[in-house]
Amino acid sequence: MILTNLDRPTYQANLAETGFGLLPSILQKKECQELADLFDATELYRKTIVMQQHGYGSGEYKYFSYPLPPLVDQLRHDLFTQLAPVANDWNARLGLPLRYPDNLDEWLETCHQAGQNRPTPLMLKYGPGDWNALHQDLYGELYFPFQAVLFLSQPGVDYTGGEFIMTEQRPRMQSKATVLQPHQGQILVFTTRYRPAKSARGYYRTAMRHGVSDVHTGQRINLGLIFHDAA
Ligand SMILES: O=C(O)CCC(=O)C(=O)O
Ligand SMILES: [Fe+2]
Repeated sequence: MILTNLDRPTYQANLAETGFGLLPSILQKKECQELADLFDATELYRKTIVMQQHGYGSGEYKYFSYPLPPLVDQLRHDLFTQLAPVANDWNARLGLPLRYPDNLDEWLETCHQAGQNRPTPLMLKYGPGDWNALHQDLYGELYFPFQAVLFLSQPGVDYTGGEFIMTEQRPRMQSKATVLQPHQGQILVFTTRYRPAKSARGYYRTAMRHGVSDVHTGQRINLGLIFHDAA
């Protein structure tokens, strides 16, 4: 397992309070480079999306086919095992009945039986002027409440601009935005859909969206890990 040293209580508290958690750098520069180089290995992908053609922003992303490259598959499994207990805690607080197994294969089997059987891990590439509109990555009825992004390029060196943005839509109030610029090798875990916010009467859900601001110069490549498959 790659992710053995995570301080679970700390990131669990961060996740619940903010809807996201930035993990320490886990990947070396060389591993980031190797993963970024996968972008051009066309045989690895089932689908390419040119974002401007769909109104999603500007840039390109590609969904991997199964079998996933070994490192991508391992990271997806390890992160899922770490996050499943946190997901179950959230669902309990929010009064949602669904519970997740701590083994990704078991959860994917549930997705596949519900007709969500296409892989969702993806590589994204942005050049100057590219950006990603605020969105949620939902691909059917079943979803896992967290997803992750691996930052494969170094801000300030490989690119400028291109900050990661999250918004939290507070019920009956204006939205809050958070801007992050993680460095190369970091993994950002964030909520796919809602975060449990505390009120005097218990927990309620606030919807969160994520996106990327304009890249000014250079090239920004990221790996997105989504744990539910797509219909
Ligand atoms: O490029 C990014 O940092 C955002 C990627 C994204 O939207 C995703 O992985 O779901
Ligand atoms: Fe996304």
